[in-house]
Amino acid sequence: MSQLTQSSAWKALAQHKQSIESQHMRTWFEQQPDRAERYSLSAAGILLDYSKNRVNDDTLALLFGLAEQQQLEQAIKRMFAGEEINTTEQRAVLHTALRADRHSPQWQQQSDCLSQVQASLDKMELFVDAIIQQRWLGYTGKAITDVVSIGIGGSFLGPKVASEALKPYWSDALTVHYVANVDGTAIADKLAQLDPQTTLFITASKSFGTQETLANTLSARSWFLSHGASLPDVAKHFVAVSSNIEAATEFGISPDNIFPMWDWVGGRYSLWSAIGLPIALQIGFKHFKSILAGAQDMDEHFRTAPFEQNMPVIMGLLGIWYTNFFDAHSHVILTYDHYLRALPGYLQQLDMESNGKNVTRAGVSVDYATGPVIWGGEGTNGQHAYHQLLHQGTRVIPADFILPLRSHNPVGTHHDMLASNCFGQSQALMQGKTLDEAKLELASSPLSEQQAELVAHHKVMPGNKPSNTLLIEQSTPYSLGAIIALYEHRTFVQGVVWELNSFDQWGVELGKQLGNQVLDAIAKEEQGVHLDGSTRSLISKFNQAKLNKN
Ligand SMILES: O=P(O)(O)OC[C@H]1O[C@H](O)[C@H](O)[C@@H](O)[C@@H]1O
Repeated sequence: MSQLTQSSAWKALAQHKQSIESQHMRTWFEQQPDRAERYSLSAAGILLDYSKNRVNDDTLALLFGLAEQQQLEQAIKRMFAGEEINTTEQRAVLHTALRADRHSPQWQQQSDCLSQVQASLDKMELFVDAIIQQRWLGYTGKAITDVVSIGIGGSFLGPKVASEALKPYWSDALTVHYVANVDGTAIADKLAQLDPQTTLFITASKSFGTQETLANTLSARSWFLSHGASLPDVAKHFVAVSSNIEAATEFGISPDNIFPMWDWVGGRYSLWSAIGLPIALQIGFKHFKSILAGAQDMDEHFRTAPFEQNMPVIMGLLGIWYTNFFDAHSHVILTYDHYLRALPGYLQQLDMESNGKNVTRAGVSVDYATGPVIWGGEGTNGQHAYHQLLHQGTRVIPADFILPLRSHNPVGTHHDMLASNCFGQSQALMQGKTLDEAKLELASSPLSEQQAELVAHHKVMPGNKPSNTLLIEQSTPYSLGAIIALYEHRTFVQGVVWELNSFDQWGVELGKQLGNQVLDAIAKEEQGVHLDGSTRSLISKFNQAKLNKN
């Protein structure tokens, strides 16, 4: 048994769970008229209402006790101080430095790092302005109208989600496109829409060794060169963002065209760095800085607020409560904002790559559940699909509802309808429907008494399903920065409690290694004798199909 599950804080929570298990949130709301105010707080422009959770003051006190026992406060300090908390890779974790106020005394110790960040931001700003103001021209003297960002994972999801979320802020001068998948269809489809004279490619890769990104960049360059451009023109159309300057230069990117990144920024925490260049091109540098400002305010909140008023801490601990004491296997993010529709996919990488781990920092196997499956989608669409399972399925699935109070597109009463659906869903999850209520509802129906009795049982909803509601003023660069930083820190909190290293991702490696062996077997048209029977047979079918085509 691990120390964690044997600890007094853990055992106290397990015992407390037994004592509140039979209690219904419905009753709590009836008994506590101020429950919503009591369990709400604001930070960095976000209001969090966490009153529809299966917690009372005792639960929260016990959860804060767990956080204290796991030395969360010290862990937060260590992260902000730039200690090498990514122990398996011996790296600091300083994505917060990318959005820091470098004049703040808090950051004096990191002045070196902040100077590098500032230099990179300056380089980005000059570049973005030159492109948008049409001073940086393509090889035939035409202005750049399209930017293709080639990257995958953390070098893709953040910029893609932010660009999509901030459509109201797009500059008219440019369209930014994204290509991630190695599936040739992705790059072919994209290139078919573009003119090489007016297209700029950004290769975004921290390592500059990622198969998909390098393959797509090579294909883009071949297309560029086969459509009228010559080698010296490449410098006007290909730039890169990487921490591996050597590999990027060797690949053929001119050193002047390389924007730096650092090993103390994890890929999934990197949209604040030059990896965010496509965002800055799409919305302009001023708005890009607002994203950083929103994140900076959330950082300050996380660093300084007491646990009882600390949004990422509370959200992180609520997640622990359900994962470890209610056996919740997943967590759903429901964005009631069309602009934020891709956010769940981004948070999926952030959380699942960070806390999808089964050993502690000390390398000891855990005997408790860690990161849940993160999924979700756009409201109201999901209500007509998977919400059925949220309401009547057998699993506890904690939900986060995210809603902007104001729409960028105030069409008729659409926003009222959107908001009422959002609030109505969390209300339904919380209160459910009793058998008596279902029967009463059916009393005036034309159904026979027997049929009404049967249907009533199907209409019962247990309720007591937990959710948070996050309200933002509007989907702005600032609020997006704050939301993403909130979830980064929520993930951190959980990683600390579970004693994980949330900043490595060794699990991704095996698939890459084996994929390369298979690629070798395909290239040599072999079956790969050293591989297992299933993989050999699949390769053989694939190679056969290639031969048949030839
Ligand atoms: O930026 P890159 O080095 O190309 O890495 C891109 C992505 O690939 C990896 O497989 C990791 O799982 C991700 O965390 C990373 O963001």
